[in-house]
Amino acid sequence: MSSILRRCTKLTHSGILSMLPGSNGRSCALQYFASEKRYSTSSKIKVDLDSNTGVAIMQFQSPPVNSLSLDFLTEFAINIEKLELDRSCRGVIITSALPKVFSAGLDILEMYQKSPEHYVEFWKAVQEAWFKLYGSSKVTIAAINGNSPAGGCLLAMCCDYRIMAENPRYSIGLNETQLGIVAPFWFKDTMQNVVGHRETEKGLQLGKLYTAPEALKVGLVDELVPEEKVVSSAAEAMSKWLAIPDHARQLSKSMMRKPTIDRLLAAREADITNFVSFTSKDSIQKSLGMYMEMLKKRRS
Ligand SMILES: CC/C=C\C/C=C\C/C=C\C=C\CC(=O)SCCNC(=O)CCNC(=O)[C@H](O)C(C)(C)COP(=O)(O)OP(=O)(O)OC[C@H]1O[C@@H](n2cnc3c(N)ncnc32)[C@H](O)[C@@H]1OP(=O)(O)O
Repeated sequence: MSSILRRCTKLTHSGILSMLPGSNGRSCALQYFASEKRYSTSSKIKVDLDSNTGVAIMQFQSPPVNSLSLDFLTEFAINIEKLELDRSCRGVIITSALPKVFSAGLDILEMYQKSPEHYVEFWKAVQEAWFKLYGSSKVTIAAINGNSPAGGCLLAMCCDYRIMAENPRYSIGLNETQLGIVAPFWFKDTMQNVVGHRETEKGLQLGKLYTAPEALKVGLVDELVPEEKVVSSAAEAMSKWLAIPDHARQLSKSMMRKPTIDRLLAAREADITNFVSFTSKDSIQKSLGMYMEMLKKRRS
């Protein structure tokens, strides 16, 4: 990994990168990884695995805002599973290829005016993505290079370490109550495991979207760095995590996360039933419809 950084630094200093269109530290890291094995190319997510370092970089590339649709979540879970089974992969960096947004969270259209059967399928995909990422034995680092509300924040919180662009206009948090919906207990558990009980209680009730500096202050993210350095800083952090013997780190991770995972495993079906009946309520559909309208108005 340090070879990646040395190479990035060399290129930046030599000015070669500045000759590339749209070049910056972020693209340096991406270009380096891109020169390695293209692991998978699906329409919404790109994964490159560096066979020398064992580090995969997963880039979300689903315009306009990387919302977590059924297709996106399915691709995501497949990719994480594939990397999990690959013994040559030791770590995964998750980031966005789109400007200004890491992920807008769950795709609201998947929860709006659809059939109960669709809600079941969608919620299973949300659960599956969480099981795969939260339960991953690899080192996972979120390189948060844009806004990351709700489900986007959940994905980031599932990772072992979070680095966010220090842009104060970017925010992150579980803002579900602002949409008139309630984050399920395992979203809450995941947040509580990151920032503790009190901050989760405030954050969840208020549907708080933390600015990048606020997120650092409460421990929702671990580091803020200039936007162009988010991915190279993630690579740097990764090298520290990979210096620990895998078996010891993996057992420690599993020891910390198993109770949270077991809790959803035990309530998987009930959680789906809850989601379907909650989402199908007229009042919830009305709230979601109004929220989508608000998003559109804000745009115009
Ligand atoms: C008792 C309990 C039992 C069970 C549990 C039950 C229920 C729990 C249920 C659900 C949990 C949900 C968690 C979620 O993730 S909900 C999603 C929350 N997401 C948001 O609130 C983000 C909304 N989006 C934004 O704030 C912004 O789009 C942005 C900051 C991410 C990006 O801003 P931009 O200015 O760059 O882009 P926009 O112009 O706003 O958007 C472009 C385009 O994209 C559409 N869009 C945005 N976000 C979403 C989304 N999450 N899903 C679908 N579509 C989205 C937006 O409307 C624009 O569309 P148009 O181009 O206008 O058509």
